[in-house]
Amino acid sequence: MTDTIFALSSGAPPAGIAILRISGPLAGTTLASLGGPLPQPRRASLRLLTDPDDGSPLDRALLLWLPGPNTATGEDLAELHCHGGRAIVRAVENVLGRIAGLRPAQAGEFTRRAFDNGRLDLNAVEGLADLLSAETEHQRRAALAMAEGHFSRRVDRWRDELLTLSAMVEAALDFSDEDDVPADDIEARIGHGISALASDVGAALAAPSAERLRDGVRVVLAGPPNAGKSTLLNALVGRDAAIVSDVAGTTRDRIEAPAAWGGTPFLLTDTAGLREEAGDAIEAIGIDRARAAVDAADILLWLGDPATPPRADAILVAAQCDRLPDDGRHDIRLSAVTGEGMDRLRAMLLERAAQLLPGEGDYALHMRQRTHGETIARHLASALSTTDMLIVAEELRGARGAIDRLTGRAGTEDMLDRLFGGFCIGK
Ligand SMILES: Nc1nc2c(c(=O)[nH]1)N(C=O)[C@@H](CNc1ccc(C(=O)N[C@@H](CCC(=O)O)C(=O)O)cc1)CN2
Ligand SMILES: Nc1nc2c(ncn2[C@@H]2O[C@H](COP(=O)(O)OP(=O)(O)OP(=O)(O)O)[C@@H](O)[C@H]2O)c(=O)[nH]1
Repeated sequence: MTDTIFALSSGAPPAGIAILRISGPLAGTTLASLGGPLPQPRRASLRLLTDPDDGSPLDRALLLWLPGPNTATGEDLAELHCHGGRAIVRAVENVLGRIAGLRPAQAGEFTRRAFDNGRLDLNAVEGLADLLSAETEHQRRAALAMAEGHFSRRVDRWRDELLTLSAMVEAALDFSDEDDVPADDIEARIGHGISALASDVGAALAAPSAERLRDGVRVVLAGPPNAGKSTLLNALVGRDAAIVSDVAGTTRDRIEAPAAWGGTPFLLTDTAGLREEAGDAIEAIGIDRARAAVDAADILLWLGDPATPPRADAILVAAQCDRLPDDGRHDIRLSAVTGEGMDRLRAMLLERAAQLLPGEGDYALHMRQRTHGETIARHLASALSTTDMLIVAEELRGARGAIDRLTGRAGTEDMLDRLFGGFCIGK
């Protein structure tokens, strides 16, 4: 029989309330042995919890009885909403640990059970992990879309469609044995089906990158020494992340500072001032790194000569406008010292970032998902490039294999262990 597991699922005590969850076949009998007759399913009930060994009171708590399989884990589930004191949590955990067949849950084990019971696929589990670590509104919304199964349902449709197409290919292969039955018609329908599927896979793969959403949109500040890059970075993040001085060549390495405004995560990078003649070997390395950062930027703020930005898509910034003249060849003029133009710059950055990040209700894709998605797309493209139905059948099987790895239907055990082990205990 499956173990029944329990854990504190709310935050570390002391807290206002502590929620202990119990999942597995013994959840109901356990709940009854501490809190008396089972409450009606899904109805909160206030009870005195007692130690089943000696009847001594533990706490007055709100109980929930959630019989499976329609629960978060897919198993019978019970919840004890206790007062969140340390001694209470410890006493209740001790009582639960003494009950035969019960044991403390491992990290992520409730979610693992939800996955094993088909309540969540791997994509939804990843969404849940991102939801728990979300720090900005943007991250929260995209993670919720993934956790709610918006992507999972789309992938399930792909799998259904593939199964239908595979059956049609089998039929076409059977027809071709009988010379008098033309297989052209069914082959044309298979071709249409595969190309419709391929275009939906392609559209899904256009989703923004989850890594960018997690790490922030990379904004790089570049330009010659003393242009005011460090001052601007500090003003954007609201703290002294980079050293400011009037010595040219002060910033020698990249300085990265995370920031968020408008609910959007950014990773700002200050770079060494670009000049042909570096003062010394260290500055020269800094300049090489600055060039690499410029290439890797999602958004480049160029504080140098507007005639020669290192990238055509750079935002041309006229910095220090309180003391330097502006010839009107820039996209924006600002002063990090007086604050002039700073709101406009933030708005410009938000506007550019919006094109790189998922919109309202959209999900983002991790590298893992993208890789499997590209494999699916490759198999479909190969299937479309041939009229040999035996090869088409083989490619459709390949696409199905990639879908099963994408959803976690097929996968390596250690990958799952890593994923679930990354959750908290109690999740
Ligand atoms: N107290 C408490 N709050 C919590 C959770 C929990 O387990 N306990 N959750 C833990 O993750 C999250 C909610 N997640 C859930 C995920 C699935 C189901 C579920 O499968 N429900 C059934 C029945 C729904 C109903 O009563 O109408 C279903 O959808 O079939 C429930 C909660 C966040 N808040
Ligand atoms: N008045 C005024 N002074 C500024 C402004 N921005 C920067 N400065 C000054 O200009 C000098 C150089 O500024 P930094 O921010 O260190 O310039 P940087 O581009 O990071 O320079 P390097 O690290 O050498 O590449 C400092 O003395 C700043 O105080 C501004 O908007 N207005």
